[in-house]
Amino acid sequence: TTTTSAPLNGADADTPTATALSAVPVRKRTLADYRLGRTLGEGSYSTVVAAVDLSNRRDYAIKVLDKRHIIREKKVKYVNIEKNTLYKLDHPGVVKLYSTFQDSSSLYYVLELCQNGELLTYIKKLGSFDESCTRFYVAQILTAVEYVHSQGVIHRDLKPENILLDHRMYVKLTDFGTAKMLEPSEDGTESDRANSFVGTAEYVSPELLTEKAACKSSDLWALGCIIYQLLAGRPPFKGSNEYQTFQKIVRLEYTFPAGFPKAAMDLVSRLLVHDPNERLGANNTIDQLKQHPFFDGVEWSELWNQPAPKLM
Ligand SMILES: O=C(O)[C@@H]1CCC(=O)N(CCc2ccc(Cl)cc2)[C@H]1c1ccccc1Cl
Repeated sequence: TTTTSAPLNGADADTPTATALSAVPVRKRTLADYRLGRTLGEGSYSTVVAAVDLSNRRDYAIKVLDKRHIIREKKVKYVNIEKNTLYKLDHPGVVKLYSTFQDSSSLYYVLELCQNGELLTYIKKLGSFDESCTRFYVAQILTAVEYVHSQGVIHRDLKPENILLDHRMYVKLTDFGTAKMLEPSEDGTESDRANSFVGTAEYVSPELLTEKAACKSSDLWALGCIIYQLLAGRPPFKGSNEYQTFQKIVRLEYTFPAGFPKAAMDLVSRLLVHDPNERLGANNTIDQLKQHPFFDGVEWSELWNQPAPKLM
């Protein structure tokens, strides 16, 4: 017979002992745990307020959703998508979700505070970015999108309003309420589609308008629009109304302003391509996108350690 020396305290080798399990229990937060400050932003379904956690005196952004409004607008499933997606993502370029709680009227998401607000504010303030600032911000957005895609998530509504800036002026992607978690089976080439939701008119990809379905490459189309907007000061497709904008998109009706840098022009024209599979970086080849001459000089490994360039 074989004898095994059973450990004395009954726990076998890989069961943690009692001490390892006695971490301090994390109490569910409530609104009483915070001192609420100024309103940071108002969305169609949410309000974001600055807040200080009274127990650790740290700053947060609390996103508040009104339950009645969510139910009336049939957005309940987006509530869970935002929570599950944000909890799953962990990257310096993605806003962190610390906790969620609720009361009778509202849902609360305790998020990382991005002190410097939206990228859009800076585009409006400066008119446009110079090439080196554009290169830094596009590189940070691209590595954040690359990470999000690596987790099987499509953002689906990338735009300068959803790209926040933290105290170091680093990029933080936010607003994952309309993100799509691809089922593991779906995570193949761009032929795998997530359906129904349509993003913001100026950044919506053609496949979303024609086939009602987004793929990872849809986020690359939006990136192309963002690169264009940073350098030109306006998005490439802008009609006098949503329908006009959609027409320009499906007809690929856009031109570059005089003085638009050559390498950026080449990159944008390789992203604003009808066929999602033909976009530079499609089908999990973002590495090829990173090698485009526009990014010459970017130290990808130092991108999240070096100081952000002075916006001017
Ligand atoms: O998953 C969670 O953290 C809880 C689980 C229990 C729970 O009831 N909720 C809220 C569910 C919900 C979603 C939408 C509306 Cl309109 C009302 C309640 C979840 C919730 C609470 C706060 C914020 C978001 C969510 Cl999904």
